[in-house]
Amino acid sequence: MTAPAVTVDPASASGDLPGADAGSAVQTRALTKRFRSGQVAVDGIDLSVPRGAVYGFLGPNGSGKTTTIRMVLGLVRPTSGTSWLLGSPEPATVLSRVGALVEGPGFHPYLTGRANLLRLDAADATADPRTAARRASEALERVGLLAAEGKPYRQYSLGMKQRLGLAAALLRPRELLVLDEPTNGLDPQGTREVRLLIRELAQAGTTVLVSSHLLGEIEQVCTHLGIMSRGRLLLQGPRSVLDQRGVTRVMVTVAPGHVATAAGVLRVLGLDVSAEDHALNAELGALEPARIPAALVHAGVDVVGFEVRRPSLEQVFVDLTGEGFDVAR
Ligand SMILES: Nc1ncnc2c1ncn2[C@@H]1O[C@H](COP(=O)(O)OP(=O)(O)OP(=O)(O)O)[C@@H](O)[C@H]1O
Repeated sequence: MTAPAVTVDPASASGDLPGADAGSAVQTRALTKRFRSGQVAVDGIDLSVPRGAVYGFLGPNGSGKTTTIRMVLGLVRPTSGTSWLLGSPEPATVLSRVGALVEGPGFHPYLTGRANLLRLDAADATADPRTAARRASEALERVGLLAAEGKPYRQYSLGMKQRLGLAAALLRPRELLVLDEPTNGLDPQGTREVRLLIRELAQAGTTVLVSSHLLGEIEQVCTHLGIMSRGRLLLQGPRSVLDQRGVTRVMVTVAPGHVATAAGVLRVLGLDVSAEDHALNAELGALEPARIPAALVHAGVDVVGFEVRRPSLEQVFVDLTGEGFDVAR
């Protein structure tokens, strides 16, 4: 079952967009890729990555994220539809302002990590060769690879290769970073470092488009989300859109003897409460959560615990698709 696409971004929801929206770092219009095998990997998607956003591009393995990213960067030709990168319909003209980590960057197996970076930088006509050594050192340090900079690439672990790919994307200041599954092959510590790096880069003004098939991993650093399933963009918009799509619950624990009073207070606030032992549980609805403890304390209830449980991304995905978050095909 495929749920209808839900788009909350007014720019991409508008019927006929004449060109690029100036506020978008990446934008696509009905972007579609049908492979020769007949497989429709990307099915008419309208992506909208606002400038300054950390856009989490999420979806199970095989949902079409990499193919979308490759089309946006001009590495794969779309079957139909249009895309704009930093406002340009010609990705090649703006690529020097974009750092990309996509599958299989062209690293040389017998060169060291550092030599590989310098080789890439030398091939970039817009990079200043006089500052190459310093920039390479800074990039290697940023991704935690300085200690292994002298090892040949073929001896790198998957995580080290991934870090070198990130370093290559960071060789120059970029307006936009496109990171396809940057945490692939990284251990939990490496994953945390990538999250931190994304946060730092975003704070410095870089727009980040980051894909992941692991929902929880990237979700926490994103300001915006786009959720893919079977080639379609099911949902996109600011992070807060999730809270509107699922059910938020409140859990209140009170001291013994206070349950009946607490339940009465919650009912007056309009909540449909269920109680078990000393815990009360209700759907939050449109109520401002802070009103709950305030009202309870005002009524003399001894509140032991108060928790707002927002819907998880996984739950929203399951609600939207009727499917689990695993490989679809
Ligand atoms: N060159 C190709 N020829 C035929 N089919 C392809 C090709 N590349 C990808 N596909 C198919 O297109 C679909 C989408 O693949 P894609 O790599 O874009 O997904 P993804 O969301 O990036 O997955 P992952 O998280 O595993 O990287 C998959 O079913 C895949 O098998």
